[in-house]
Amino acid sequence: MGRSVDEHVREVATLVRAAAQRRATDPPETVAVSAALAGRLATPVRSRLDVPGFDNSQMDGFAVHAEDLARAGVTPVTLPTVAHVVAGDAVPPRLDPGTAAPIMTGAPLPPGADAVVPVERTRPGDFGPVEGGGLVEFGEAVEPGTFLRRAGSDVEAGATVLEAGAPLTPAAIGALVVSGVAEVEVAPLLRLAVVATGAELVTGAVPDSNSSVLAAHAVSLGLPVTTHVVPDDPALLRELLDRLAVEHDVIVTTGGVSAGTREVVRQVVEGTPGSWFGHVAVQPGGPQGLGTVRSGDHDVPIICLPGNPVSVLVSFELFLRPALAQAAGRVAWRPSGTSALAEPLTSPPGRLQVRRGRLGDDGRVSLVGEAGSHLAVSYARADVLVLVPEHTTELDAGDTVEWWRIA
Ligand SMILES: Nc1nc2c(c(=O)[nH]1)N[C@H]1C(S)=C(S)[C@@H](COP(=O)(O)OP(=O)(O)OC[C@H]3O[C@@H](n4cnc5c(N)ncnc54)[C@H](O)[C@@H]3O)O[C@H]1N2
Ligand code: MOO
Repeated sequence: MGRSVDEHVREVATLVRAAAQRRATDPPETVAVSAALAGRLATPVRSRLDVPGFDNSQMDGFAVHAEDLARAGVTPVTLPTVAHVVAGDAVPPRLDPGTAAPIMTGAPLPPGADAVVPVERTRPGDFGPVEGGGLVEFGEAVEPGTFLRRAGSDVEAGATVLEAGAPLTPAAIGALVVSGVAEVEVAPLLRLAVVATGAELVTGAVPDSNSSVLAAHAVSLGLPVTTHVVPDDPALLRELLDRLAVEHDVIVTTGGVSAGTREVVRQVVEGTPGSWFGHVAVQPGGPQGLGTVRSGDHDVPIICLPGNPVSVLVSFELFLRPALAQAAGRVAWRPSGTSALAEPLTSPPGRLQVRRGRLGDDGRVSLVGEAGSHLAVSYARADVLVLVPEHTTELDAGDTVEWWRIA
């Protein structure tokens, strides 16, 4: 039974989303902010501090009473300077009306001052003596509040920094640190198991590169992952799946799904509740399967990828990355674009063909390696996947193709 790429994307996403929702009902984990590098917040976080913590300057310039400069646009106003204030200083003494405080970006605003004028808008255009006692001329009026960063203008103490469900991005880590938060409650992460199947992996005739590829992808999304290898033995695979389902939320298998005599994944997973095995309209990565394994009160999804190394890489990009990235609180899409092809190509009818390519300095995309789904080394030399639409069978040099960046 055949299926479109979009339909399989949706089916995988539905299974992974359900697994993520179920996992999110497990008790949250308290982790140090510095270690909260993936996933989502389980509970809202409130700021312990005003951010910024004090009124400060947005520019290197002069803190003033705006009122003193009210007529500066008509007649330039000259004010005596007081001592410089730099970032890291304690809050300086009150600024007397009729004086200006040389102040650096991030330095605490002297009480009483209500605006900062950048140094380049003053004359002579420098700060004068560090201890004060200089003169500075202003040629324009200034609105109160100009170039000030008020205490609490980013977030006030006690206010919500991030809501439950917010992804733990690098920016989120920064926001938590600046808000004085040391630990957060994180929703438990989706736990992946990767199961590579095939006698050739167990004997060592073929190195198990698929497990390493999928584990590396999981790690790069911040998701915990374990890897396992089984020979083409249905009883062993069944027993392994039962065991893995206890402490994993999604199981991904590779190999054993096509039409041979030893399709161990198909034998074991086909017929489980919700299972589907068939061809998706894509090359490579055509043979795909889905199924479930029961664990206690719920079903753990099994996503069955074909064994060929390039098929695994492409299947991950098409079907797994979007769903797993969403669960991990990471950006789900790859940068993409369109470019002219540097060379002609042919493509099978009725299937999205995914070729490997490189974007040249001239903006054109050239192909890397042939279409074969065993060409894992040439995949690693590519920096884009080239997507040839389902109904396109030939393209010429200069024709436009869509690409997704993979490196
Ligand atoms: N008669 C048909 N034969 C095949 C079809 C078909 O439709 N009819 N589809 C072909 C396509 S397309 C693919 S893709 C593969 C999928 O096969 P399997 O998922 O059953 O994968 P295996 O046969 O187990 O392995 C295929 C290939 O990949 C190597 N492999 C497997 N696991 C790993 C691993 N963990 N690391 C590295 N390499 C691995 C394995 O040694 C084989 O060379 O079926 C085609 N055949
Ligand atoms: O569709 Mo298979 O995944 O070409 O190699």
